[in-house]
Amino acid sequence: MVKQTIQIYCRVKPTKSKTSFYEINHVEDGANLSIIVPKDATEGYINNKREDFRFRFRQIFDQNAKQDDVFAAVARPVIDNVISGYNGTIFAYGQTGSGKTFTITGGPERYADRGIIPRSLSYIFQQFAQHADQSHTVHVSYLEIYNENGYDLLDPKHEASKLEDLPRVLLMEDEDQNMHLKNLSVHAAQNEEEALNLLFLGDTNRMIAETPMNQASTRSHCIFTIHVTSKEVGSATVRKAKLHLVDLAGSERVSKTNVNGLLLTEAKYINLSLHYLEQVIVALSEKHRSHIPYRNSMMTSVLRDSLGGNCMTTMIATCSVDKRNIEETISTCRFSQRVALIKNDAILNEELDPRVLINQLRVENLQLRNQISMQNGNEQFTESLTTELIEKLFEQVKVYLADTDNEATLNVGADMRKIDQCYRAFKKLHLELQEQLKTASTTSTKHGQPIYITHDISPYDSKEVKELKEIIKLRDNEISILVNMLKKEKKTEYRPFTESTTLKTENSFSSTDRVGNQLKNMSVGRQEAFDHFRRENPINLKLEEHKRILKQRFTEAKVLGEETNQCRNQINHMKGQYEQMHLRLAAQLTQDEIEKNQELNRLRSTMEREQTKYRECFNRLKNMKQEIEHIQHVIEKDRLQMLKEFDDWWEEQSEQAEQQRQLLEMKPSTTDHDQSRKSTASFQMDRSSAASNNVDRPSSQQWNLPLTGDKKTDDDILAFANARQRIISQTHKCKKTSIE
Ligand SMILES: Nc1ncnc2c1ncn2[C@@H]1O[C@H](COP(=O)(O)OP(=O)(O)OP(=O)(O)O)[C@@H](O)[C@H]1O
Repeated sequence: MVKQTIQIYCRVKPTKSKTSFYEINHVEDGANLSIIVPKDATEGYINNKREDFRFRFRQIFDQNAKQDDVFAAVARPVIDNVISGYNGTIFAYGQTGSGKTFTITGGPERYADRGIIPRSLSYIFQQFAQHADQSHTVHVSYLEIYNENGYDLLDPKHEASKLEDLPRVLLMEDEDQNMHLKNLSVHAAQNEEEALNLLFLGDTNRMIAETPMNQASTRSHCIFTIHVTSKEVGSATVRKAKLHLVDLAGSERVSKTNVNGLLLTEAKYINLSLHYLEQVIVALSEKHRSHIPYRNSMMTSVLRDSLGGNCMTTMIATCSVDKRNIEETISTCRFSQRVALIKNDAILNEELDPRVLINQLRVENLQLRNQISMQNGNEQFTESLTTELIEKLFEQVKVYLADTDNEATLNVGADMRKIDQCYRAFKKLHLELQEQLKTASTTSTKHGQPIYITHDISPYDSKEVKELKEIIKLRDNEISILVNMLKKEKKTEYRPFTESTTLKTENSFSSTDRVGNQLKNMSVGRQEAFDHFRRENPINLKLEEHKRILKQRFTEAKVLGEETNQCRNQINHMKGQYEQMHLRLAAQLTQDEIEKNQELNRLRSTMEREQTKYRECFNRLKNMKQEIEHIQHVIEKDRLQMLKEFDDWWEEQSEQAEQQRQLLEMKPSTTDHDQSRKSTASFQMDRSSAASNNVDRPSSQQWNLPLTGDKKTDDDILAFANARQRIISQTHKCKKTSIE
């Protein structure tokens, strides 16, 4: 068991102008944050006359700290422990706008601004790749808690347009008083890309479901959980741990927020759940308290283990240090000092995998039976081996040789005749391989060409060369994936807005369909309106800029891909030369002389240099792939956001058109009366407002709405919206001219 207090870190959000309200002093085991309260403020909202406050943190990240620095110092050690089997939690606490979401999830635009969640996913899969002797699994879930209700952000079946569309997650308690989350889906991620797609799905649902009343990140708590299992190959022990990455709602007090109505209800809920969090923390920091009020809120129930339980927990206090936020910053720091007193008892979460255990026992049993049979001479080997059985044994040997697992076994029992057949099979295969090499060598000499045995491992290769060949084989696979990806992307790169621009695999979750489907289902009128709306919308500018960057990255990736391919071809060519030279020398020299042969060593060094270059190119290409995917996610988010804004605007237009229609039905215009009663009505802009805005009413400012049905078609609304838009822009123009 590892006893550890909750580690507290502080991050100061960049301010626009220079501020002198705080100071950071680094000390031996951490850093002190001194907050200097301006004199006038001490008289006002702060109830005492103190002018400076000092708080100790394990580390303080000042305004210029990069996301990478925060990840390396805060998250990496936690993840290392999670991979080793200890639960971990990282949560951000601070007032609205102080940088919690920026720290946990990341900034919306730049790739470098990715936060702890995407970086953790990358890091976890990187670590897995380096431990090929272990098998791993990753599962993720994403929970949003809003007004004490839980919502599953990763439900792929639902296309959420508001929070209530998402599946509700319920908190259940079992007989042992353990809390369980019912309805929260948990998804397997085979690789980083799949995991990032899940994160993107959750973040998109979070954005789509947010309303002006529920500006998601401000008013709700979000918990992204990564479940990791690790197992050494052949071992029956599995290590299981989970990592909670928590973005809490803004911590400011209700009295300061000036809200009322629904917002006040929300604020009370948020404050209540943060208040309960504080109660739990106070109770935990007091030594002799036996009852800890976890059950008071959903959030404290979910985070029960993270607070005083089986978990290594870390908190990041996010602070705004400009004058108007000083009071909240002090309150955040005070809260963190209490959190720092909480002690957790993290235990190694190890379990025996029953399937592996059963298999192991079975094998052991069989071996023991065979041993006993041999010793007792019980087994009667009277019949000779059939041809069928000999062929079967031969196949078994082939399967055994092809298995790259060092722990693989070849089990044919204790019958010496079978064992003998296996030896024969080994010999036969060895001779066949030698024959193949000889033929290859003769053919190549005849045609004066090098031998290309691209991936097979020659028996004459040194261990190092074999390893390098294995790496090349892996890289070849990866490159072909990347090349396919680029080809696929090239096809979609310049598609118009309505089509997909994603790289995602078929199985991945994609909101592209959401945008595509919505657009496809729109009427022509509505689509046209969307086109107008899009051109005027500021998000479109952002979107175009992101598309430009994407295009640029594709061009760079293409160049890099070509360079990588060239490197690979060069290595393959040299490999052929090396093998040929090695074969030639093997016929003339001893092993010792071969190893000292200068020409051969020179060729090997050149090959190694080329391999280093190849690895560098490949890694750059891999990073670029991640960046490209990130930009694509951002583009999709922009598109969804624009569509959402358009829907709201369209709704508004439709309501206004409806009101106008009703007004007209009550007071029909005297001109064109008969005609309009029959089929259409003319609307005219409010004269007084036109006059006051100094607008000449254009002839096109009249527009027609059919009165045939209660509900108007999208085309009618479009006509209304267009005309309204024209008048509004004319009004603006006139206003501008009159001011000038
Ligand atoms: N360290 C930082 N560097 C650059 N920009 C930052 C940083 N921290 C926050 N920001 C920016 O400040 C704004 C508010 O940050 P953010 O949304 O992360 O705050 P928050 O604490 O999560 O607020 P809320 O409680 O509303 O969710 C965002 O535009 C974000 O990009």
